[in-house]
Amino acid sequence: MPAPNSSVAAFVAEIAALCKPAAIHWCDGSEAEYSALCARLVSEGTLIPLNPAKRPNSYLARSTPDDVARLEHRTFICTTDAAEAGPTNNWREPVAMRAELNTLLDGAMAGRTLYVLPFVMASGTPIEMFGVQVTDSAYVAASMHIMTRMGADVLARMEGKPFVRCVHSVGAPLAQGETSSSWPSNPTHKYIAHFPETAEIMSFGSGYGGNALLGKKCLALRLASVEAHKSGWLAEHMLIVGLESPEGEKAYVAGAFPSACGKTNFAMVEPPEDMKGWTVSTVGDDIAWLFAGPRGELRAVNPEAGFFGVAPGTSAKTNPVAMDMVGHDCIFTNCALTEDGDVWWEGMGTPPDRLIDWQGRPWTPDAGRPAAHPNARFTVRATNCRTLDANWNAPEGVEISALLFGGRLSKTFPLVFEAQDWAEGVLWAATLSSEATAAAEGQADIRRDPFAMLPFCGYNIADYMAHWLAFKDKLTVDVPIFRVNWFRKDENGRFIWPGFRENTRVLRWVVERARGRVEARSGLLGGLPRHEDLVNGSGSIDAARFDILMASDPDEIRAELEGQKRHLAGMGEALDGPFAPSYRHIHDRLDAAAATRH
Ligand SMILES: Nc1nc2c(ncn2[C@@H]2O[C@H](COP(=O)(O)OP(=O)(O)OP(=O)(O)O)[C@@H](O)[C@H]2O)c(=O)[nH]1
Ligand SMILES: O=C([O-])CC(=O)C(=O)O
Ligand SMILES: [Mn+2]
Repeated sequence: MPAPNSSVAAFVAEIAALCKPAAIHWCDGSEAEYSALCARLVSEGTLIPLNPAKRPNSYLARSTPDDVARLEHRTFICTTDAAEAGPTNNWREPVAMRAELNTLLDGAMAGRTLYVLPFVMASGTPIEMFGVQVTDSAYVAASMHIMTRMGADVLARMEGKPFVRCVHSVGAPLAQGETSSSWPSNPTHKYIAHFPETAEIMSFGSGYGGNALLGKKCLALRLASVEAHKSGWLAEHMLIVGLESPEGEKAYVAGAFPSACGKTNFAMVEPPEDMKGWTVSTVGDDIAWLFAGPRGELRAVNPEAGFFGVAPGTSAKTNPVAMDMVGHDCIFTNCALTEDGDVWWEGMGTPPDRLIDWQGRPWTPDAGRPAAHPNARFTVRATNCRTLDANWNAPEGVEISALLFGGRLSKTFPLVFEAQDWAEGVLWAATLSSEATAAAEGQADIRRDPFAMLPFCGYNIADYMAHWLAFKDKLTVDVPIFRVNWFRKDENGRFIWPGFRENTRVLRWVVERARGRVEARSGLLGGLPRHEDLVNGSGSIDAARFDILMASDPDEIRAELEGQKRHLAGMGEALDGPFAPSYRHIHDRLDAAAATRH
């Protein structure tokens, strides 16, 4: 516990006076504390212990059906000036929003324990950020144990330093003698509110990870992006992965794909059989903080300490590293439960004859509904991952050789192409689009998701894009930018590219390009791999199918460019100027190709 006059103690006292919890627990971050939290959650029915012979020290949680994903329409950026939040965020005036939330928070923790979680993101790095989350959810406290570096040591280290005030309540006060439901949340009021001017986050009504683990999307992306804009770095929705050659040469790549588009899978991809001697290592699977290093090189750190990953689709075949990682010491949420006390989800393999589905109902393979929620998740410590990189914790971060941006697109976009230069790369990132995912509620079928940051950029997206364009000036070491797309489909609606471990070939090509060791042939969109360079004798995809995978239809591209321009216009006219030269280049390539064909 801090000295009673410290700003942390004052913050906790203020929130406790407002929320009126029955007890206050200062989290020390110990193993014993984690076990006690889990035991309490088992006794309250929130966690179901899994069969220890199958999955030691692991649990299943089931949320209510209305609390399964991030709530973008209830996520707010609260700034004095609405223009600061920009066209992509829901804006609220901070004084009015705080008043509204304070009314809801008054007595909101009655009958519950208020947990105090001192935590740090990107611990020990030059850009570390401290936070203190108070929460009335033991599930959130246990999850923060896994996902962040937190506890007594962090509290001691943050004394006298600025920290983000993070208030979270599930909004389900208990009357005298009333016991908690297994997934407390508020059915009518939900808010995820950010106050960048005062470094505060207030989250009410939801227990779901993306809404409730405030170190993650709320601090490490929304508030950190504001801080990064001010201080000359970048807070990004990116994985970080390392690739080491058989000769022991190593390079790291960071990549932004929208939610549920493959970051976790790519971050721990296992090289295919014929790539013997190549090693992939994992630094991060969701968030990267990027900054310029002393040599003008691009560096990255993963601010988190755990993985909160999508379970469905994960199998021994598609992601053996993740399957191994979630084999013990794991909290699962909204997966199905087997008769022998293990978890199951769609895509794991043949379903058992009988299951209990994610809502606790009996399920059989002919039920006509998924057994696990499509956004069912696992929560594990990074140290569970057998491919964890030796430098994952390094305070100086790792040097990034290339950047990737990729969405889930069934047409138009090839497996991979390299942007001509930084500005063109930023353009392809700014206009990134993807087909629907399950990680957010209520989104359109296809949406533009600039930098995979649409739901996470805490300030005006036009300023964010300008910040990206200008960031190049901090780098003297060139960092090429690539677009990737694992999800292109053929005329029968099947994925053309096998994906998963095969994606290692794309990673290798990207790294070789960054080193200037392999040629790219010029395509309409940018530099493309030659078939022989990508498959490298493996026969993973034949030349004819590869051509289909890599082809660009000029009419589709022209339509795409029109769509991009409409999207950019909707984000503020400041964008007309900076991208104009890149658009001229792309149109020139299209015109030249049309001229040679006629
Ligand atoms: N076809 C295909 N599917 C993939 C590939 N990589 C990942 N997926 C599927 O895409 C879904 C999401 O993958 P994740 O790796 O969890 O996505 P993510 O970007 O980490 O998601 P968030 O945690 O929501 O940010 C899963 O169902 C995967 O099975 C791939 O290369 N090909
Ligand atoms: O925040 C979440 O719900 C999980 C996540 O990683 C994302 O949606 O990108
Ligand atoms: Mn994510």
